[in-house]
Amino acid sequence: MIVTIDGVAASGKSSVASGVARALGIPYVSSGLLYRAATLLGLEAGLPLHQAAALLAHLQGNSLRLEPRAEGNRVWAGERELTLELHSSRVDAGVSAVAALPEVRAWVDAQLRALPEPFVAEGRDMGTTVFPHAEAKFYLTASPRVRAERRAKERPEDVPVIEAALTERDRLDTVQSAPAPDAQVIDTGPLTLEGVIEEVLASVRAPLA
Ligand SMILES: Nc1ncnc2c1ncn2[C@@H]1O[C@H](COP(=O)(O)OP(=O)(O)O)[C@@H](O)[C@H]1O
Ligand SMILES: Nc1ccn([C@@H]2O[C@H](COP(=O)(O)OP(=O)(O)O)[C@@H](O)[C@H]2O)c(=O)n1
Repeated sequence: MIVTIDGVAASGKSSVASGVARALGIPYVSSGLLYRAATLLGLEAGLPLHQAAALLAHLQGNSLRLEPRAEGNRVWAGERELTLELHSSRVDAGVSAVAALPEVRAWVDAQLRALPEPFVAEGRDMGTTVFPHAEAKFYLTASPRVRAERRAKERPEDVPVIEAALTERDRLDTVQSAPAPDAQVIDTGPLTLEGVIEEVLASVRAPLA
């Protein structure tokens, strides 16, 4: 079984995916971490982020891989763990350029499709491009201000700066961020995190009841 949770930046995808996965007793897969890790390694190596061939060779040379777990995903470059370095504002600012490269997208997609089922996959195009045959699909939204207020609790910048950066990233990510036609859209703005998780679980379990 595959459940997909897509949505705009900071809409709650990974927190919701983690809660749903824990309730179902299966791992979740945070696809954005692979794009973030590709960006971090590219920045560290001083590579231009729009040069796909050099970036891909660098990723493969560094044995970049995602370790999906219900308690939280980890990302490794060989023996080095990158997980705690992936949510900086520097990575936030560069990641959409990397994610726009078709060669990088194909590399990420191949890594994700090689993972053993079952899992909950979250990102932008999990229900459309990567796992179009998923059993249940969701798409999370919330206003830019609500999302910026949530993210401000995890970043040093102020709400208006974060809101501007989120809105810009949404714009750059538009191509891969369309909701699947068969996805259930949830506005997380008026809901608690637990409320969103319950709504997803109720839908996932309905056909099983
Ligand atoms: N109703 C809600 N739904 C989802 N996330 C929420 C909600 N309320 C607060 N949050 C918080 O919003 C923050 C951003 O969520 P996150 O899962 O990182 O989003 P994304 O993976 O979409 O970037 C987290 O700190 C999360 O706990
Ligand atoms: N399936 C995905 C997941 C992420 N991404 C890219 O990776 C970036 C980081 O994704 P993320 O899910 O970690 O970001 P947040 O929404 O958590 O801020 C996004 O801004 C997209 O550019 C993508 O293109 N496709």
